[in-house]
Amino acid sequence: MKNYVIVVAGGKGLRMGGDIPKQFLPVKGKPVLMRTLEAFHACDAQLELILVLPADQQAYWKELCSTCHFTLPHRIADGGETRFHSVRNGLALVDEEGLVGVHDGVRPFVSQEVIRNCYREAAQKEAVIPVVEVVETLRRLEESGSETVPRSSYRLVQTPQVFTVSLLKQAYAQPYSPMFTDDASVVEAAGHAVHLIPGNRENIKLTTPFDLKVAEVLA
Ligand SMILES: Nc1ccn([C@@H]2O[C@H](COP(=O)(O)OP(=O)(O)OP(=O)(O)O)[C@@H](O)[C@H]2O)c(=O)n1
Ligand SMILES: C[C@](O)(CO)[C@H](O)COP(=O)(O)O
Repeated sequence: MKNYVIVVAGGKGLRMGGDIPKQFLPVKGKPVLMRTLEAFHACDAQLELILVLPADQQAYWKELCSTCHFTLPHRIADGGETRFHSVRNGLALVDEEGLVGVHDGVRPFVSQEVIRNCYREAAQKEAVIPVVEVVETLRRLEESGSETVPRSSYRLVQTPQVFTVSLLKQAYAQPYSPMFTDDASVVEAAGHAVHLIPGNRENIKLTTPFDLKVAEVLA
């Protein structure tokens, strides 16, 4: 039995913009992706790290690791057309039974407690995702206008999303659907229930330039 984390960083970062892909941007001087990988290693040094990066960014990443003296051992898989395809490429490197987490490379502020709880609960429940409550009023847009919906019925979903290896591999054998916006949606489409546990509010996904400003404060 072995535990893994697949850190996906195979996207284009269109909403962030800029010349440097967002996963490589420095936050308080250290590239985002290094912070993310370190968070998992700090939680469990035995966890096998699998990083998914676009093929044409891998040489740059290796150079960055050398410049920053970043030595955490990790294997690299090629990014795919969508997040689903990137996860599937990472999953192909998972070769033993155990637990596998999938985490967005651009969520460097996941807490140690959340990582630990996700893996611990997944050992029992097979499929676990961290979520946080909605803290603002929520409205649904309709053709005729919009209406407030009960926010206590909704949760915002974070990563890491952790599963047994056999379950996630079975789920990712399905054909791609645009409805697959995270790993839980893939697993549910394969007919398995997903268990929710509390996430941490700092675990934001660095998506826009505004998020980078927040990151500088959180780091
Ligand atoms: N083909 C893709 C698309 C996304 N991701 C990863 O999934 C995570 C969440 O995606 P998002 O924040 O949307 O990243 P991008 O797709 O890069 O951003 P954008 O939609 O703005 O282009 C990111 O770590 C991203 O690198 C990936 O590995 N492969
Ligand atoms: C996986 C995720 O971060 C959970 O909130 C989210 O669905 C990724 O969405 P994106 O549009 O690919 O950023």
